[in-house]
Amino acid sequence: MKIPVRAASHSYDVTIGKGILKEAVTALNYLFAKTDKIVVLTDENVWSSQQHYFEANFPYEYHLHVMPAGETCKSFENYNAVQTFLLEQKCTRKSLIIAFGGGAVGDLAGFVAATYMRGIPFVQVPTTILAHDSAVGGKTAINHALGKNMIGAFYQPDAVIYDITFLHSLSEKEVRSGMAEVIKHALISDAQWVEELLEGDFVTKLPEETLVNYLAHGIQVKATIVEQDETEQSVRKFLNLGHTYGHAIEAAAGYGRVAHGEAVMIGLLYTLLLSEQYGKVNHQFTKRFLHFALENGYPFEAVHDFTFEQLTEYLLKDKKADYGQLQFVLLDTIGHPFVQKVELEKCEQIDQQLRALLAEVQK
Ligand SMILES: NC(=O)c1ccc[n+]([C@@H]2O[C@H](COP(=O)([O-])OP(=O)(O)OC[C@H]3O[C@@H](n4cnc5c(N)ncnc54)[C@H](O)[C@@H]3O)[C@@H](O)[C@H]2O)c1
Ligand SMILES: O=C(O)C(=O)C[C@@H](O)[C@H](O)[C@H](O)COP(=O)(O)O
Ligand SMILES: [Zn+2]
Repeated sequence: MKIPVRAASHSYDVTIGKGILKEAVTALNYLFAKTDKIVVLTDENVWSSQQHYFEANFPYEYHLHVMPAGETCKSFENYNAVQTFLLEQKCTRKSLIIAFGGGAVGDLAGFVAATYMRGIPFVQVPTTILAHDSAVGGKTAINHALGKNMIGAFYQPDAVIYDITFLHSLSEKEVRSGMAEVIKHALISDAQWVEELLEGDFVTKLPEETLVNYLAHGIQVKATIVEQDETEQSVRKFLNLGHTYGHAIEAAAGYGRVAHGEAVMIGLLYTLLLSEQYGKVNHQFTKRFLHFALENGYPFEAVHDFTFEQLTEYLLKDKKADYGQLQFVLLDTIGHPFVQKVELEKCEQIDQQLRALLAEVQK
């Protein structure tokens, strides 16, 4: 299946399916034919679990660079190491990067591609559930000790090849993490889809066909939004639902300790509590959502590792903040997001409510 992404700066297709790598790469021969070198950027875990399948199905010669696994690869040090590798391999403006991995590899590789010689082509070959989100839409970045994704660029890939075969070696934790972004895509777009998710199988036990449908649905939701607003001036902010509080948890924990999607799930609960006050979301729904999340093993205990004061430092660095005023994406009703300015006092009140609700359901 192909899902077109017609972003203002660049159009491309997401090809999604099982066992499609070879065919999809071959179909991109117009792109590969004009490159002088292909560099595959991946991480240790991806390469150790998927090297065999990749080698058997990637029909071109390439230079391989294996990076430290996970969020560590989104560091300044690793960014520098990868740029050094490209220079040592004598890559030129005609060279092409393949981002082979999860969102961490994709964000890093995209930022490298955006900045090497002021921009070279790159293709996303995502290997996680979460990457149905990260591989699409052109947000690329590395982290800074003071905040998540602080250094980056909007830079679209030339293609996304999403071969579901890669998902089979994911741990339950990573499946759970990735499903948080699927749930986010449902919450901002489609109340009926949310019902289906809440009433359905455990997120780690979804039948493959259902999972692929959900991933394609999520990509379609994201593509539609990115087509209207590539650089997050307006509706793209909706894709950030749950991320203001989620990123604060993720950054405060130290990158990689709480998985991105796990932190987003905590942020989604926080968002629902705020949406009760500014929108029409009812508390019964919020409680139902929390029960669903706890049954599915999302680690809400991470909240207790931090005080609100510790999180504040990161909340205030959220990229949506406007002249120091925090802006949250909230839901009016399920499926209907809007952006709302929220005072810090209110944020603290909701933080206390979240802790009280966790204490209530966990006692
Ligand atoms: N650019 C965007 O729009 C966007 C959207 C969402 C998230 N993100 C970013 O994406 C990152 C999270 O992405 P992620 O959850 O994919 O994390 P990740 O890339 O860190 O992957 C998670 C873990 O799974 C391993 N892994 C990846 N694929 C595997 C496979 N097929 N089999 C076995 N292990 C595998 C990785 O090595 C890592 O240890 C965060 O940095 C987040 O900020 C970006
Ligand atoms: O594509 C977007 O826009 C998103 O916000 C998607 C998010 O899931 C993703 O985590 C993104 O990297 C967050 O961006 P940031 O600007 O808040 O760092
Ligand atoms: Zn995210």
